[in-house]
Amino acid sequence: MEALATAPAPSRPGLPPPTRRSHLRRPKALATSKLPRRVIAALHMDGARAAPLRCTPAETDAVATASDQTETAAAAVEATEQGNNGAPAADAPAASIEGLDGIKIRRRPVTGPSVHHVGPFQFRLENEGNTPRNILEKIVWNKDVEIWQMKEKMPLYRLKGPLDNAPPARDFVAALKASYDRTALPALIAEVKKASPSRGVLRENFDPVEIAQAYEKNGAACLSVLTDSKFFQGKF
Ligand SMILES: O=C(O)c1ccccc1NCC(=O)[C@H](O)[C@H](O)COP(=O)(O)O
Repeated sequence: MEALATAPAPSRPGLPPPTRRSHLRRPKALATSKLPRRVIAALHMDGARAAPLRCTPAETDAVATASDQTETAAAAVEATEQGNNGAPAADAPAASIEGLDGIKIRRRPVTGPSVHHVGPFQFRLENEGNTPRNILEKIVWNKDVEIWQMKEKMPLYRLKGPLDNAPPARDFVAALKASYDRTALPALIAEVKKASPSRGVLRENFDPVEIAQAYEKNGAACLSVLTDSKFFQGKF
């Protein structure tokens, strides 16, 4: 996500500790029940409570990283979708994170096919641990594989040089605060999204720059730009 207008960004070490009395809080008169859930989330963005759906380092480490396993995992995601035949998955440690709405997203490494067949009649048994239970798991598992593949192509140490020369990151929270200070209204995070899994293509002639500029012109404080290609038809 990207901040549109920002105050000068304080460097990380100088950032004040998160407080429970952020001035992003809505004025009392605003009924949050009338606001969309995502706008409410932005209003409450004060430190730890704003934690999005992220895994802990331990959970990330539970995911196999060897390059040959990347291939297996990529194939397994496909197999999961296609209900492929195959051997049972290796039993790897499972972890999960709780989504904002209480939906469990298991950070289960995808190491094998989603089904296998047993006995003389070849009964089809689902490898439960290798089958995404909901669309969020499917997205997260697929993203894990994509990230392994991207890291293989471009290891993090090779990004260091270009990152050192990149313009400084813009301060997302400062942009929200500045908007609130300016307008006394909830700051808006506007979403640039071509498609979604539930709604399909939202905009055929999708021009993200044009859309972003229209959002800015009409008062959005920040942008959320969907870059995932598989599920949201985005790109960098
Ligand atoms: O819309 C869907 O079908 C959908 C399915 C699965 C996960 C999310 C879905 N929609 C929500 C969005 O598209 C969010 O707006 C998107 O994840 C961006 O979120 P954020 O990074 O917090 O801006």
